[in-house]
Amino acid sequence: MRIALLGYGKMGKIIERVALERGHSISIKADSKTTTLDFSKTDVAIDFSLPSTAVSNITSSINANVPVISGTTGWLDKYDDIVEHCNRKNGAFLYASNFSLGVNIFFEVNRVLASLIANYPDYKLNIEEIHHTQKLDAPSGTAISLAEDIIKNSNYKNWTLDEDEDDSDAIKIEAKRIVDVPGTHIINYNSEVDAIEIKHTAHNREGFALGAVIAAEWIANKKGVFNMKDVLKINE
Ligand SMILES: NC(=O)C1=CN([C@@H]2O[C@H](COP(=O)(O)OP(=O)(O)OC[C@H]3O[C@@H](n4cnc5c(N)ncnc54)[C@H](OP(=O)(O)O)[C@@H]3O)[C@@H](O)[C@H]2O)C=CC1
Ligand SMILES: O=C(O)C1=N[C@H](C(=O)O)C[C@H](O)C1
Repeated sequence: MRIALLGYGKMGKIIERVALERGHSISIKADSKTTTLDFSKTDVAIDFSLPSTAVSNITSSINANVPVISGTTGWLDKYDDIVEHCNRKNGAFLYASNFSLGVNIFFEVNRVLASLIANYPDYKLNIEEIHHTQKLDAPSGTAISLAEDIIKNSNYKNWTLDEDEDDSDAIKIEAKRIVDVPGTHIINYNSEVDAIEIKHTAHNREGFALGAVIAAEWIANKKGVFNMKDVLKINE
């Protein structure tokens, strides 16, 4: 498969190595200096760029009739527009806030835990995410996915980064930035008598990259809008 890398930074470079190891070739390595994208020799595009460039990269891929997956976070206010554009153009698009198998299993555990605890208001919830200091967005896309899944499975109504927020319907998310941390997410339910905590720690970026290449292989001949549950078939 000929893969366009839309974003050739920390993730783009690891995805390149994983893709070559799996027998693919790289047709485009786009970065901040790239002015035009020629998709004529591309089968599938993988966008890991910036919050400010993801929408344009995804749109260009769909317009060129190239299936595209995106792992870029921090642009989701435009997600519905992209879905509408993809469906109108009969394209193929997949977004995941986190492509690693481990986090997608963690998402399932989080949903079950949220629904189990929903009827016990003594437990107060806190989400913590820790990432490297170069990260542009906060909270992380993964923390937003975790919070949205909890909202669907509990009485919480929204989430906030404001630690002084007085709204008991809001899930508090704490975003910490520490040098070189690839990505850690902690869900903590605390009561007067005990605490229940689940945690996912990425030791490096390999899991994100492998998941992205597997998703690109999966979407290559499809039409529609998908997510990682479609690819991994966890819990089916
Ligand atoms: N979903 C997931 O599993 C994961 C998601 N991410 C997300 O992926 C994104 C990228 O992460 P990471 O690789 O660490 O970030 P980096 O900052 O290391 O890389 C971003 C890359 O995007 C390039 N870029 C800038 N403008 C454009 C453009 N117009 N078109 C294409 N590329 C462009 C930059 O170019 P230049 O090098 O010239 O500056 C750079 O190469 C982030 O949003 C991050 O949150 C990260 C890990 C996992
Ligand atoms: O920016 C990163 O590095 C990461 N971003 C994603 C996110 O925002 O959740 C996924 C992973 O945690 C690494």
